[in-house]
Amino acid sequence: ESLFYDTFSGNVLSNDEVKVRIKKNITFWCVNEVLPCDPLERRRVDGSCNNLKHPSMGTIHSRPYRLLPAEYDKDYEPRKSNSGEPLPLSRSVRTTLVAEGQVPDSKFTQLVGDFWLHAVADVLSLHDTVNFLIWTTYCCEEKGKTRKECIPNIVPDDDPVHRFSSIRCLNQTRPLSFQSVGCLKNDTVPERVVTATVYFDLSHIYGNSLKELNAKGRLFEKGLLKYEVENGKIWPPSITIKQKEVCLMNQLPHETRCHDTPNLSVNGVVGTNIFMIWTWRFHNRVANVLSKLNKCWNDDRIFFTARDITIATSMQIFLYELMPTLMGKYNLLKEGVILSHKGFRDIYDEHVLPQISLEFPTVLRWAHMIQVGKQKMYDTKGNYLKQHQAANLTLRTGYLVDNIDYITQGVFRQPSGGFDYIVDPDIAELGLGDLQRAFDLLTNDLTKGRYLGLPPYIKYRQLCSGNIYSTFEDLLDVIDPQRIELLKEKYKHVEDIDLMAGIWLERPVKDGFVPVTLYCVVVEQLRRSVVSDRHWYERPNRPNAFTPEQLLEIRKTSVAQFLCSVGDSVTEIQPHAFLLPGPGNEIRSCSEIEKINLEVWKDRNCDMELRNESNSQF
Ligand code: HEM
Ligand SMILES: [Ca+2]
Repeated sequence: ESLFYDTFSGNVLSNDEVKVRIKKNITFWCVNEVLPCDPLERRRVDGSCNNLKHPSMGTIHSRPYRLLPAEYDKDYEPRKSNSGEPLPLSRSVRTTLVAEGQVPDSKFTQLVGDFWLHAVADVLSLHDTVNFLIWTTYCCEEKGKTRKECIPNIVPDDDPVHRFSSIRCLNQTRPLSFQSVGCLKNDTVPERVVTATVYFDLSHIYGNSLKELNAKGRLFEKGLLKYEVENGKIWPPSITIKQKEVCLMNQLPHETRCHDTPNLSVNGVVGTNIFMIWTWRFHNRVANVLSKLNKCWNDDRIFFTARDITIATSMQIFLYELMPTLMGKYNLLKEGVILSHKGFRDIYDEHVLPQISLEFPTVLRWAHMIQVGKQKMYDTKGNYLKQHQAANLTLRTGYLVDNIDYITQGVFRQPSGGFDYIVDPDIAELGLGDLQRAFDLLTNDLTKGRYLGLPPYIKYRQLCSGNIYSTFEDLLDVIDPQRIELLKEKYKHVEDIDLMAGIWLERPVKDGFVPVTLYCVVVEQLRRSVVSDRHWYERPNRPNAFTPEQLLEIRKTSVAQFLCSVGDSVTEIQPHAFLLPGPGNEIRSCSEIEKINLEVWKDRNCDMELRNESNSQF
């Protein structure tokens, strides 16, 4: 018999309380049904029963926590500036603080942004984007002027780009909250709804519920995910009829492919789309090996073991390869985010609730600054072939059918966008290609923080460094003087500065490459994610834990090895594929890149059974 929980509080609801919610037609957002927990079962697809005391925590439609209390003006509108005036226009802050240009990075490859987004897409909430793209498209029209759900960005007349156009408005919608979807009264502090399981459990690949996974993902044979073959390659299952609603940018009639997987959001940004395809194949490769190794395992056991290995592999690359590359290995060791040895760790604490901070996805939007505008494509010998605007590849899975080989060669050869306070004009003026008339991703990023009620930047500085900031000059510990000048141009008081604005201009953390406050927020989240996940892959005593030998194999993973095994036409690559190829990191044959050996998943019991079977037969 399942129990019903309130999504916001995580508390059990009585039958009467459930009935009220059914009557109001708000069960989708406000009620979670959870089947009874078994402490020994594997990680559930929907994230329930991870925390046995709070079984519904961590599932979709749960609530983020705030690193700092919300600060709103009256009626929960964005806070005002210190002088009582509204904060300066987001678009004008963006164009003043962040220059547009295309300077390639000298260290990192595009894989950095692509994998980063792939890893965090697991816990992001895309409903607000769907909202302004599909549900609420009128915010820059007359009708939008009076609508509460509309928060379009005004473009000032002296805008450096749009003074030459008639565009004075950029579409945006207010973030959905427990209040706006009807779970909480409107006179309470708006809290965002999270629409992904909060664990790093590849929920964007496997789905947020068993129902989705079973309907769209599983083949129910030998632990495999459903697949199709096109152009001699393996693809996730596809839809044709509904594709107009998902793969909005497919150029028909030629481009028709569109993933019909448990979570349709994987048809989005091109970098995550390719990782989705590779992860899908990776699962099936693992499942194929497991089913050959262990003839006595049924579909279910192979499937969930393959999923467990796939999740662990992805996390191993994220925490032990990408994060140290960006944030400094020593820093992360010191902060307790990663381990110095290859064994187990058990820092699980059931008192730490599994949640994502509101600030985590917000600060990660900084990565839009390092997104390249041009997706460059190469042949397998590294000869440049062509390029395409990345902004015009979002929601366009069909383009990949003929081009994924060339794009793949590009992601480990083309430099990332520079880590240099400069944004690519395609990101800052185009963003979503033909899907919007004009769009500035960074302006949206800044505005979003205001409507989420984030307190001033300096409060986050204080949280992270312990210092008090009362003048602009106090910020010299993290921002260069010439950039403080820019802040002064837009903000009258140091307290006015938005979190996103501060992060755009910060110096990188010592021994790393990301802004100090981003570092601080991300480290806090990663630690919490490990501590609050009972099924974390490095735990020796979780249900169906890896053996020490199996964990050692997971530790051998690298993004280079991942591409060698499932990337399109990858036969050679540099070992540190987040870094550009060059002396010490030369492109070499995949046979020279360390591989995972799945032999250690061989189940001796199967041999016994086989022998028994033969005994009984003869
Ligand atoms: C061509 C590349 C990209 C495009 C077109 C794109 C587009 C978008 C859009 C439209 C939004 C929502 C904006 C809004 O709320 O108004 C968004 C949010 C976001 N993006 Fe990107 N993005 C790209 C690359 C990246 C990369 C490389 C990262 C790496 C971490 C990233 C991280 C995020 C995050 C963390 C959010 C916030 C999600 C949330 O609120 O839960 N994006 N992006
Ligand atoms: Ca997840």
